[in-house]
Amino acid sequence: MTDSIGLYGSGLDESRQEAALLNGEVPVAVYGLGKMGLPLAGVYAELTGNVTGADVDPGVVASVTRGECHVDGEPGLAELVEETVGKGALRAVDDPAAAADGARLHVVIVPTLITDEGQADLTIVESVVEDIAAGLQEGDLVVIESTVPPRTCEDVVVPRLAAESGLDRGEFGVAFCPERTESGRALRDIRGSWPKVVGGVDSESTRAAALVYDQVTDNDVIRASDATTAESVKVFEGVYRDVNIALANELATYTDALGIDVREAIAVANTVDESDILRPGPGVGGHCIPYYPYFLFGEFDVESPLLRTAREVNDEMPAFVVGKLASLLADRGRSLDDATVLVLGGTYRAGVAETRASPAIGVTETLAANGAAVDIVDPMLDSFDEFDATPVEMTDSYQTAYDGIVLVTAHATFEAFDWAAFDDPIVVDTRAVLDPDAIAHDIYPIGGRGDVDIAAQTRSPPAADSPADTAATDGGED
Ligand SMILES: NC(=O)c1ccc[n+]([C@@H]2O[C@H](COP(=O)([O-])OP(=O)(O)OC[C@H]3O[C@@H](n4cnc5c(N)ncnc54)[C@H](O)[C@@H]3O)[C@@H](O)[C@H]2O)c1
Ligand SMILES: CC(=O)N[C@@H]1[C@@H](OP(=O)(O)OP(=O)(O)OC[C@H]2O[C@@H](n3ccc(=O)[nH]c3=O)[C@H](O)[C@@H]2O)O[C@H](CO)[C@@H](O)[C@@H]1O
Repeated sequence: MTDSIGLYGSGLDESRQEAALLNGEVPVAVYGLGKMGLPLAGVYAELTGNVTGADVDPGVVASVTRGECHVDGEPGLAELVEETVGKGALRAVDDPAAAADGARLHVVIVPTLITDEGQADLTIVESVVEDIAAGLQEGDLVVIESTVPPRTCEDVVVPRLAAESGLDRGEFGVAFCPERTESGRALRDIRGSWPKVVGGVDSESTRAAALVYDQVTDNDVIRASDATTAESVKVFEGVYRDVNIALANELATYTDALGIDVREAIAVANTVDESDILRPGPGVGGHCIPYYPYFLFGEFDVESPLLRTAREVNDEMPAFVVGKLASLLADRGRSLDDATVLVLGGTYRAGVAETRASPAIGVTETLAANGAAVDIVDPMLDSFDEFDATPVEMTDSYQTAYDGIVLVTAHATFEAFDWAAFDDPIVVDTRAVLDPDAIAHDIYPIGGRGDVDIAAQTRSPPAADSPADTAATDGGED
């Protein structure tokens, strides 16, 4: 094995550095082989032929070592993992420190969550940084792809690497290069759906990271002024989305008072470039969007009333949904405390088997707290421990007399749902996906149905990047 090459502070010319990256002379370690890490490790392995993936979950490591893909719903990923493991370009280990030993490019893509007190939880990132420090060599580059609060690279990563490795700042590089990737389209996004942002703790870190990502992405590479700016870019994308969804949700609560279809009004408002209002729903879940606001107002001494209020609006939506069902039941002389309710969908959005911060958790808890007997069905889930509800299968001969059915997550599999099997439930459709002409029950769509065909009423379809198109394609399926 020829001596490995470090990119940071390399005296080699850039074309030689690129060649070294592409021929495996820059061994790569990817820390975290989850929904984002496995696709990323696969792309790096395809590019460089020399990647060690590290994950603390032995099941994940065993699966990858067998050339198998434990991440569902990612087109092309199973084939990429099988191919790169099969040819020795990707291997997996369950000891991050072992992966760090010998690697010259370290890519961190482990979870960053929040504590119960509403602060960023960087314990996993810090643990990985310490593992990397044990194997850090002069000339190494450390890339953080995990979403972190601004200033993490400056105030946490660099000092810990220096302290634990014995190297001085300036002997190794650190850059933040955010994962702008959505579950369900990870390989496409990693390879270049959007420009890649890189920002280093010094100009040499930025240069080295830009050289790497110029090879990874087919899109542009935007060099931010520094790591903190790049960290802020990612968090700003997320908080923008949370505030925008909160606006859509608050507008949806005007539906009955105004007597209009709010989703229609939003779609038509979005025919001007200045408007790009997203879609109402039952709340905001996942381990990204609901958490990123805390990476600002939970970390810095700034009031941030807008971000806090947006969080409150979105977190209140499950209660709004249940309140709507309660009032519709009351119109029938019924009350929640003697009602049976079926919840359709437990994951935070359609097609993704993830329940973190899922609105369905709040919906089931609020229903149960009001005395309802709650069942839940989600074909993507095996475990329902986080829900205050009894899991049932779509194939079950359900009791057919549910008083209410709440559609929280619009999985494609629910298109086969046998609505005719049910006597006379009130249906609350939080995603406005149900067709009232095809289902003979009372349906209340949160925010209205959005029945407007803008394309049919415009002389030319909206410009490719207009909000109308963006809204239709933005952010995958809700
Ligand atoms: N999921 C998304 O849609 C998405 C999109 C963009 C960015 N992100 C960000 O990517 C990061 C990872 O998210 P994810 O969805 O891949 O998470 P995930 O939960 O799917 O996977 C995380 C993986 O990290 C492993 N892990 C935990 N501790 C570890 C350690 N000390 N060393 C090595 N591996 C460890 C876990 O075993 C797991 O396999 C997060 O910062 C998230 O904010 C996620
Ligand atoms: C900036 C951005 O685009 N970031 C995306 C986002 O992806 P995500 O997987 O977290 O999913 P979202 O689509 O953001 O949904 C979150 C929740 O909001 C609900 N929702 C959504 C749109 C809407 O109009 N109305 C809604 O109610 C939805 O049901 C769900 O509960 O974060 C990832 C990590 O940073 C990014 O990589 C990815 O690009």
